[in-house]
Amino acid sequence: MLPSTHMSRATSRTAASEEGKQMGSLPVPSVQAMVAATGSAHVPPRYLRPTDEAVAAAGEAEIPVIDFRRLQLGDGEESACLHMACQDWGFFQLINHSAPEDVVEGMKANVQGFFQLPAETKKQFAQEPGQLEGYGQLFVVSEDQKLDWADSLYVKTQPLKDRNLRIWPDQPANFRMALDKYCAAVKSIADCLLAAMASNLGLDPEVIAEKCDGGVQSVRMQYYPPCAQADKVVGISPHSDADLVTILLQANEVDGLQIRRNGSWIPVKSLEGGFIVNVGDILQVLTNGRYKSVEHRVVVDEKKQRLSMATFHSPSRNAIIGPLREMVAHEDDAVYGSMDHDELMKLFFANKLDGKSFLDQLKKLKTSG
Ligand SMILES: O=C(O)CCC(=O)C(=O)O
Ligand SMILES: [Fe+2]
Repeated sequence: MLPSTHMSRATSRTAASEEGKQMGSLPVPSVQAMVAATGSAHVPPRYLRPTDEAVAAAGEAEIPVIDFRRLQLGDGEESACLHMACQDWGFFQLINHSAPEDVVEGMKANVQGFFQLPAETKKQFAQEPGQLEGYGQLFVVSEDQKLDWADSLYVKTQPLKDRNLRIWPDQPANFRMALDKYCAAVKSIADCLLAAMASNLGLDPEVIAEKCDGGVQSVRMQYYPPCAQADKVVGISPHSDADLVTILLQANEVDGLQIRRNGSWIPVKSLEGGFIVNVGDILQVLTNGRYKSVEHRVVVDEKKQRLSMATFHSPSRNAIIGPLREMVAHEDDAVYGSMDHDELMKLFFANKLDGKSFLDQLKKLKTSG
């Protein structure tokens, strides 16, 4: 930890709780239930967004594709592609990964099955006031904020002691088993990717691995209902993820993810059997900006529902998050301050999703801390 960039716990706590912001998300109606009741032709004003930004034509630019098997065989060319993907794109698709097909397909079926349950059944797993986990929407911090056209189920999966079985659905019947197997398979992929990234950065793999001993893994399953005015709503607001690496599974065949690149939005065409992987804010901070978390959003379809499942991988709750000593030539080069992971997450969840503004706050904390 670099003394000049270290922000005291007291300072960070003040920052997280300033303006009286609380953990937890305000309760909002289920978009799925709203569409079931009234259709999607009329969009309530709280969901209407200006969405007139440039979108690249399909196929105009594609995120890199990384072959996991080749990486594991120590293929130098594949490692170089991974390094380029993390520095230049912040996103890539992962093919030939090690998650067994039956585990992935089982997870997809259970995500679909969960959101098909009657509204009353899903409510048994609803977020409680002040809590983030459960069925609802995240990042709703004010009554007048615009809302996303989606419902979520957010669940912590690692460390084991953080599992809250009250909101781990036991319906459909195989849900818990499927989630347990899927998360283990995806965690081992995330660990391998982080080791390959560390090696590409000239770091001892232990430098990142030791921050992840007892690391946090959580999943957000998203249901995006169709919308007759699809161009007037946003499925998930532009944001970057506050983790090390996210592994995204598109849980049905409908695309919708877009990433911001060179001033326009690039649609991601998900590859059958692959995962979409992205660098998160914490990896950007640890690498002092060498690897980039990239802003992304989801647009919805006029006729088809979309389902996805993002799995977030982060250091342990008490790890110090700040630029790694090895990534900073001179103390003054550190772009971000340091704070403990728990405080960082409180800060993240106390705000609405707003592009990369969260990382900007970490920069500001450096100058004021
Ligand atoms: O649904 C998607 O494709 C992306 C979801 C996402 O970005 C997230 O959950 O953080
Ligand atoms: Fe995301």
